[in-house]
Amino acid sequence: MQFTIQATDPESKARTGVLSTDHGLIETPIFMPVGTAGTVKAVHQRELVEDVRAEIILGNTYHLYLRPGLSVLEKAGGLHRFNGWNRPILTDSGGYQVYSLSNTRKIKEDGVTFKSHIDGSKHIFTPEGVMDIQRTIGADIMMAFDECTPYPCEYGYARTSMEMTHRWLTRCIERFDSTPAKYGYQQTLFPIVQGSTYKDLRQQSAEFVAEQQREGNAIGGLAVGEPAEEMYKTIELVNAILPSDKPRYLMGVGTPENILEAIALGVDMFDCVMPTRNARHGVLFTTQGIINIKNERWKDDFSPIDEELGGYASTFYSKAYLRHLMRSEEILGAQIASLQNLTFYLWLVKQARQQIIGGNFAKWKGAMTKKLMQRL
Ligand SMILES: Nc1nc2c(CCc3ccccc3)c3nc[nH]c3cc2c(=O)[nH]1
Repeated sequence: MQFTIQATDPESKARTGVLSTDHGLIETPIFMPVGTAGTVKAVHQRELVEDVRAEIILGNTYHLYLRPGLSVLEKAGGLHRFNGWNRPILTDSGGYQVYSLSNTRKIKEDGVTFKSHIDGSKHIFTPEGVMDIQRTIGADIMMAFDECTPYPCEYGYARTSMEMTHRWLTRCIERFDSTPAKYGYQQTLFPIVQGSTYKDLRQQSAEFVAEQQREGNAIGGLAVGEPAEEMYKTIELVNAILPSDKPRYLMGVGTPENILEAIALGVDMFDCVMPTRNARHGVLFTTQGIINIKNERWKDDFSPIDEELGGYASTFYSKAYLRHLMRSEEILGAQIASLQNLTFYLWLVKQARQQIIGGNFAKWKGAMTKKLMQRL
């Protein structure tokens, strides 16, 4: 996997680049729609490609391992063949999902035991095991097995957890480097920086991760409820240590404001459940600001959802109609709202790329953030 930087912003750490994988090219900065059970909720593949203009999507090791399970995925020839997405896929290693979904997890040196949130069956995720699972899913980019510490987190716990994450990373690398890709195309492994919000731990973790010299690096342990200022300080600190010629992936972030700020700090890749989760509650991100479509004020507003955004759903359907669908709890409402928010997030990072190339990203960021975050 190759990463080529194309343009850098003179007044910030922002940069544009191209990530080339065996399933095609990804232009960065990029937003990656999150799928769970092998689909981005309520969105067709054609819509992801043609309307959202998604270049890479995220799969979910925890979910896919439990359902449909590895034998189905293996017989299908991997997730790309199973869900028909023939562009790049990134999968998380499952540790975070166990932490956020299964309340019966136990963390030991060997790995994490948990009960399935679906049928209560017992399982264990180990560094070696989740490498084999991601090999079977066939993700182009696989994530190392880590522990994402909660916020706030005691210094002592953050340190012992980080040290275990580093031992798990070593085990992931050994397993990854000694097992072949299963479906004929290359896969790559990204390590993950932890250390909660402690300066010294974050420096240690960033140095340990940088030493592994992998093809890309991720910043974990954020977007777990910490204040935005803590997030930005941590990103700045870590990005000063991670190699600048490799892509930096900030896991789980965030609002449009968070994303523009993180791009200015040198982040290249983002994922967040916010666009699809907010959509299902009627909260829309638009080029004019944030709309709660269930609000009375849209009752007889027959203007398009987001004229300026372009894309099918945003221009074909009116605000009044989408409000009606959401209030009637029609599935079509969730589909249109998800399409709106995902198309917006891809539009936002595309605008950022153009501004970086134009050399005025830093100036543009401030005004754009103010406009996009206003509540209409
Ligand atoms: N492995 C890992 N994942 C995280 C995610 C899920 C991102 C994800 C990737 C791929 C698919 C779904 C979700 C986080 N989401 C918010 N904060 C997060 C932190 C971490 C983290 O520290 N480690």
